[in-house]
Amino acid sequence: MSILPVPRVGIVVVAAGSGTRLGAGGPKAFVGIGRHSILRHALDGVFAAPAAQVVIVVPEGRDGDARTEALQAAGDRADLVTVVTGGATRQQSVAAGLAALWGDVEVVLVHDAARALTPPEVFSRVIAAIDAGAAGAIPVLPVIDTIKRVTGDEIVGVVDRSELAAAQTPQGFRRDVLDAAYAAASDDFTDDAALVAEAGHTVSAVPGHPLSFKITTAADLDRARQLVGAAPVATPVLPRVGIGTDVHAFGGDGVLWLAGLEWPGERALSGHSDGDAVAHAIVDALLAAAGLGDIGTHFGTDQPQYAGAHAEAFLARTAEILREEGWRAGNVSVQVQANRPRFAARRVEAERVLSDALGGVPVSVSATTTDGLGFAGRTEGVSASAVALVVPV
Ligand SMILES: Nc1ccn([C@@H]2O[C@H](COP(=O)(O)OP(=O)(O)OP(=O)(O)O)[C@@H](O)[C@H]2O)c(=O)n1
Ligand SMILES: C[C@](O)(CO)[C@H](O)COP(=O)(O)O
Repeated sequence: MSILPVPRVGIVVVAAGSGTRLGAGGPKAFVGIGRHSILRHALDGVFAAPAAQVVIVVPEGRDGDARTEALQAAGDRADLVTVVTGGATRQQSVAAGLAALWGDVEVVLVHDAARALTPPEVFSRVIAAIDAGAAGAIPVLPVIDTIKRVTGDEIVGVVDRSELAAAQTPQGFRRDVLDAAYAAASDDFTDDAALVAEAGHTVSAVPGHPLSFKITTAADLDRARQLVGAAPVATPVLPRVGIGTDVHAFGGDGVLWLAGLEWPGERALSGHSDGDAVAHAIVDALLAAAGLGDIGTHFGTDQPQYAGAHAEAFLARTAEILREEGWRAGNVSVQVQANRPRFAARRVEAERVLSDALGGVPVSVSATTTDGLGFAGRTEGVSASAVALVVPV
């Protein structure tokens, strides 16, 4: 009796979608179903499969979050995890995942994180079909509703549903077949089987599962939450904190601007903008909390509008970026380390100006000297550190 070698399976989990139809105010994969995110539920199913590598494709800036989720799901198989950034379409995200697969992976399963409750048996069915010789295999469910052809508001025909099936994931393929299909693809398709069929291969159907439904709308999310025994609550993800630090040297032109205030008679700080280390530390803390990069990501020195700009411009735009990405700031605490200026008399004024610039977010300002130590102690410059809390909206 000959024993066939087991092919090495790589699973690409696409989780980089924005979830527009869900409308949860942030990337869908990080929305909660009970105590865990959609991504974490999906990964629990993925790690129940015999994977040699798991590539997780996530929105830009969410690599750290995804890695945390993956390491919890992976247990002692953490070395299998690769996290990469996705693209504007599902197809581009899959391509990014394929590019990160190790050379020895022979069979690839592409799975939507949005199909978070897919049972392990579906992965087994797809892998078994490839093992049995199929170039590709996807899980499908029969279409149970009567399907009509409609033009405008008029029913113009009936579609024979016996020849229809609803496609699910994971969709599995021989690696050489999928790589070649992606390399040749010119159109954008909503699933991988369509690319592989376009490349001339036959794709097999295996039975799908009702629990593999895709979480697309709010009703799908409620259903998923009921299935895992979680109440359908509206606060799915935890608040997050971030930290930011900035340093500027004295020696700029004109008068000092710090903590959003003008300080007549004090030496100016140098910098592309006004050198306001307090405002910049707050920007970094807020962006870090929301996982949206840092000040350099959004306010590069190549942007002329920020040359000489004051705190208000930076903070107002940061609040706007947070809103656009589904976050709002809870509060900010910032500490200045400097010999000069002396903050005591203007601390409350600084808090009000910074808070107003952020649209009313509470800002606490404290200040300290460094007992003559370091650059701040030698009055060569100013350092500021901030922490911020953001909450999903
Ligand atoms: N640019 C994209 C778009 C989608 N996906 C992933 O592909 C799967 C199926 O996409 P779907 O849930 O239909 O798309 P979303 O873009 O997340 O949602 P919507 O179309 O409502 O914006 C999801 O796991 C999603 O994260 C992806 O990785 N990259
Ligand atoms: C692969 C897929 O899940 C097939 O059902 C696909 O992502 C569906 O995306 P759609 O845009 O919601 O059809």
